[in-house]
Amino acid sequence: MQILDPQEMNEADRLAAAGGVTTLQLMRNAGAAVARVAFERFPDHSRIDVLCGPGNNGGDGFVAARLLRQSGCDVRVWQNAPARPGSDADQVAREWDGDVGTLAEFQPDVRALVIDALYGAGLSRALAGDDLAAIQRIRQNGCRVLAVDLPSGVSGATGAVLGYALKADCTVTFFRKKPGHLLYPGRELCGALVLADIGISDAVLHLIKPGLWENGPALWQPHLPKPNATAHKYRRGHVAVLSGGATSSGAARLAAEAAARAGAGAVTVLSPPAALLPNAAHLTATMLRRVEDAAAARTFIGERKVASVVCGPGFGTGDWHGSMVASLLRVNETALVLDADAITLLARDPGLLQDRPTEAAPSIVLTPHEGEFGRLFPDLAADTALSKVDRARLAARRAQAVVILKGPDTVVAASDGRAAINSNGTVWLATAGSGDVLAGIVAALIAGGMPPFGAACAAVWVHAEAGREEGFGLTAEDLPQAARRVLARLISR
Ligand SMILES: NC(=O)C1=CN([C@@H]2O[C@H](COP(=O)(O)OP(=O)(O)OC[C@H]3O[C@@H](n4cnc5c(N)ncnc54)[C@H](OP(=O)(O)O)[C@@H]3O)[C@@H](O)[C@H]2O)[C@H](O)CC1
Ligand SMILES: [K+]
Repeated sequence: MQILDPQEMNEADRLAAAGGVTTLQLMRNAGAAVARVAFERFPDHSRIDVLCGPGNNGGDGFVAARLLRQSGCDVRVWQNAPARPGSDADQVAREWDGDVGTLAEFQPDVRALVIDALYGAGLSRALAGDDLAAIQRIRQNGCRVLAVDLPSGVSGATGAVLGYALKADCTVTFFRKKPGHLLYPGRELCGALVLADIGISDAVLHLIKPGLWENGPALWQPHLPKPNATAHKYRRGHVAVLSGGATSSGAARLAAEAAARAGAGAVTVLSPPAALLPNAAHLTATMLRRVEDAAAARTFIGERKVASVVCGPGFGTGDWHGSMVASLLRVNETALVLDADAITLLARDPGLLQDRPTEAAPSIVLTPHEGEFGRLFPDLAADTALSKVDRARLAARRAQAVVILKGPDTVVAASDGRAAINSNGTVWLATAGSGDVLAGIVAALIAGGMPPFGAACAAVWVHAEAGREEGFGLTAEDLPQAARRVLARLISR
């Protein structure tokens, strides 16, 4: 499903209004959705404190307050500043027939539900004064909180906290999710997220053309590689994985195993002479090839029609490894998945990425975690105004690559601006070797014919789903088989 940034959401409102649904009606629908969720999710709370800000977020709060009172709840409204005269929020505030206390007077009661309608998409600076004090009182008191659109203090555009923010049990948002609902820390502060229909037609999306999605099968499932009955193993894609030295060859084997389990027809580990023995001792279905230097690797890749190469897991960062990466960047028609040590090598010599001949260059997928990203793109990492999506997009454009910026809220970005935020991650994936498996899955899906952005999105989702299914105590060795099961289900659907 598409995700809208605050500007695109404003555009959706404007287009809806042009189509005949007034902004006042949208506000009434939004407030009604909040009241409905309060009833459904917090049935034991007959006392409700609604905190209203000066903008439309506060307007939604006034609508909800009136409906909840009409339904028999004991509702009190607290306001920090009046709505602008003549605005929609002013109109619905006038329809509220109860008292309005000042936010400074508000004392949270742990038995009451707090509806947070202070600030939503229009938050423009850090909370201060009475707002900050009220939010601190609520957090100390431990009341249940239902947030309207966003917990106050969370940026809808980036998920960042501007100074201090409320932590909600549940957040109701409207029409489409915003980046701040899926990017940390906002994601955690939202609690359970409810998406409400407020009467905006999906047709407006054809005009807005948002380039950001929540990652999920709808985005790429039709493009998953599905071999036909006569497919030769090389047609199903040949993946090569470069091994590191004798004592660090396990990471390459994990990536190779993952590529095989993710459907690659053939997988070859390309091993420096020193690591041949440990690789030979462990590999069975995966082929093994000795490569002394970059020229040997390139010859093999060309002759054996390798469709994608994984380089980086446990690879090494010496001169030999640097010349291998430099050489791979000049191989045509073979996609490269560059992870771990390969990213360190690129960071050491940024010219490698920038100077490559674009017309003949291979498709590249970079898979940095935040630390590696900071080494490769230090200026983007240091710019605190950028969201994780912005950083991944800018990096993808600069590198002319697909960037998988890993973390609990992994972002995948393409050089043309398309991006997806992953939301099915699990804490159990933060384990040694997990990234090696991801790199192998990406390579297998590209080798099977998926375009790199779709392959990267699919691999990230499948990898996370595999992690969820394995759960507690998983090790990276468990992930390839679990990923195979996830992919098998998706392909047979
Ligand atoms: N289609 C929809 O999704 C709809 C959403 N609705 C709701 O509208 C809000 C967005 O409303 P908006 O009026 O744009 O913004 P807010 O209500 O969030 O806040 C704007 C006002 O708050 C002031 N502000 C911002 N930050 C602070 C702060 N830290 N301290 C004090 N005051 C602050 C801001 O002042 P400025 O000086 O920055 O102008 C504004 O006065 C959305 O979240 C939904 O809840 C519609 O109801 C229906 C359609
Ligand atoms: K809010």
